[in-house]
Amino acid sequence: MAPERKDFFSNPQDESDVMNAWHSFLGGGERPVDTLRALVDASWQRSLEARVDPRMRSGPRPLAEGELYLLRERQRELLEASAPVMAHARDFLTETGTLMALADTRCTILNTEGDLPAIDSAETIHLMPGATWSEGACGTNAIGTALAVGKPVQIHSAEHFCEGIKRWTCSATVMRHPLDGEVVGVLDVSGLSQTYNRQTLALVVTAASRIEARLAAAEMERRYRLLDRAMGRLSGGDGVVLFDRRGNVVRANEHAALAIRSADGEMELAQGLRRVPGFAVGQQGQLAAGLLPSWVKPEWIEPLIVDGKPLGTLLVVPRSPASGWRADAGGAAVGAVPCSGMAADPFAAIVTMDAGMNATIAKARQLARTRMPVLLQGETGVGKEEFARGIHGNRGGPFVALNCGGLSRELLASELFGYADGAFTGARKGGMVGKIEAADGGTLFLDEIGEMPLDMQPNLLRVLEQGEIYRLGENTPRRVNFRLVAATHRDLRQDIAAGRFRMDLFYRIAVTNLRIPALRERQGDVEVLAQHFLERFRRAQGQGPERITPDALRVLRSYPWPGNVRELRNLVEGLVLLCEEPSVTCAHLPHEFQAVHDAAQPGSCNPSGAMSMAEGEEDLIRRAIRASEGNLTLTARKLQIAKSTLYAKMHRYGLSRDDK
Ligand SMILES: Nc1ncnc2c1ncn2[C@@H]1O[C@H](COP(=O)(O)OP(=O)(O)OP(=O)(O)O)[C@@H](O)[C@H]1O
Repeated sequence: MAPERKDFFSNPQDESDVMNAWHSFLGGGERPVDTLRALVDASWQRSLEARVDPRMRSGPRPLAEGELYLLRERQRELLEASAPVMAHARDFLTETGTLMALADTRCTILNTEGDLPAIDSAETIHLMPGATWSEGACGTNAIGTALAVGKPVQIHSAEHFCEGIKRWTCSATVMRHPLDGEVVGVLDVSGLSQTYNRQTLALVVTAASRIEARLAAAEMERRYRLLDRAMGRLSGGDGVVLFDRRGNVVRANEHAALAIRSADGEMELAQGLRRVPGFAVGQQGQLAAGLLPSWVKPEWIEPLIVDGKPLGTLLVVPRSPASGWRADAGGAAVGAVPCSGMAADPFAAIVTMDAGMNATIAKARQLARTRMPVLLQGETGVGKEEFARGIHGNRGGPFVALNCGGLSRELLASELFGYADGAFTGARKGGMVGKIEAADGGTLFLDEIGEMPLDMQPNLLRVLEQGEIYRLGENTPRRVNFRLVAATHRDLRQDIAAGRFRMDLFYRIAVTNLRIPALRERQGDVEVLAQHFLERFRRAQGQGPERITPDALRVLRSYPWPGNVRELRNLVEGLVLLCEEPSVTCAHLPHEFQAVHDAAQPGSCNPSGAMSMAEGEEDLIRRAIRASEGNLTLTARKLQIAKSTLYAKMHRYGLSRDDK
């Protein structure tokens, strides 16, 4: 043990020997083994193998602001556990010429605190939040080397691999997870060479163990809540295994072993620490795709989320009603009645046969298992709300929708946040619960989020970050816990660039996003949806045509559908009411389809025989402007698209309100 311990510390008196050793090492010569620590020698070797350029003047460029924001979000637990330690560093490292840096398991710095001039100097070598100090990125350095060897190290001046860092002295250690000992991050104290102090390493190790202790306390609390939440499920008749967030088996009930065997599966159920790859959940509760054992069906997995935080997962292998344990290989037929305990498919309302849409639904299904905020992007009427409902799924709790467009700012604020009794003239007696509060325990769907006034956005951001809401006119916060699904037809990145949307809110709501294709981009969907709505409205009305002729379908397929599925649904609903014949023909279609019909006739100027989508759309908009006599609000309403979409399309086709 003794030589190893000695290896922790640098020896500043050997400085010039180490410098000579470095020159000799780079020149391919011998290194004086008696002055160069074995730990440093091995690290230089790794740096060389990783092709790190020894002439580098600094660490690599830090991450962009947005990426760092997301990284810090993912590392929230570590940041929370280290907050008091970092606050102490701010107070106690002042005027010491040193700073404390907290890094993740990739050695990317999440936070620095300490002496301000030291922080400034550190930035000149990119020792700052967002920069990665792994050995592979910038050679031997305390952060990277501590991670590589998994123990505390000091790296002083010439011991650094890169020339530009040799003015620095650094002490770092890894921090480990209290349950399974896995490394969770690195803590470092750095300063210019003259600040070297052998005790700095002790300071770092003590501070790191304080962080580990806080991680342990938080983990115990989570485990307690996990068991509390899952206890009822473990006592049922199904085979149930409870995993913590890291994929460790926490508990299995008495049916679990038999149930798993009946499903041709295998799992080591010894209680205690047994990690099963595939059951570790991400920061937002999602399971990593492709890692689950192949015998596990996705519908057997239940994420356990408490107060918006993923605590673990339940694997519930259900008991088949007839034959004991289910081991059915075929799966349920589409549309089959779900067996008890298994809810209906929350995405069943979305009718499609397009491959792109099906891929989007598959991604939405995965996201539905998590509590991650989702941003849905797509034109008006493509089905964003249907997706939001699917993502809300069967998890219970309310689904509350609010469209942020088309409301005055005052109305939007009171709808969203609610208000106190007597908050303003005309306020309802007793106050009003806002949509955010109403969504507590469930899902809040904010449609047209891009229309939210810029100065209201920080209020929403605060709710999302702190899980607290203040009703208008109240100064006592109320706790809320909901999942956010937001939707927009706009390009929010462009809105950020134009100063219309806040970047911090964007990163909060767009943790994951789904683009829902426009109807005209989907293969076969016009036909399938037209038939679907025809059936549905015929059944509801008890009358109406039974089919649509191939000619009429061809016209429908060629039409650009600016109002997407909603427009198609409205059209079919109208046809069911108005068409008295058994088949819908081209003659029954409204006049705006006429241009498409005429262009689709043989001999038209378009050699393909059909008007292109863009031509059809341009023509349609032009005619809608004409019919509205240049009133664009009316035009947008007629086309069933948002006014901003209308402007964008008019811009694309070079149309103006005078194009009548
Ligand atoms: N794939 C689909 N299958 C069946 N019905 C659909 C489908 N997509 C949309 N719909 C129906 O079309 C209508 C419009 O859909 P929805 O309200 O979800 O669109 P949206 O994208 O949220 O629109 P907006 O942005 O204008 O609010 C709804 O009646 C919805 O049920």
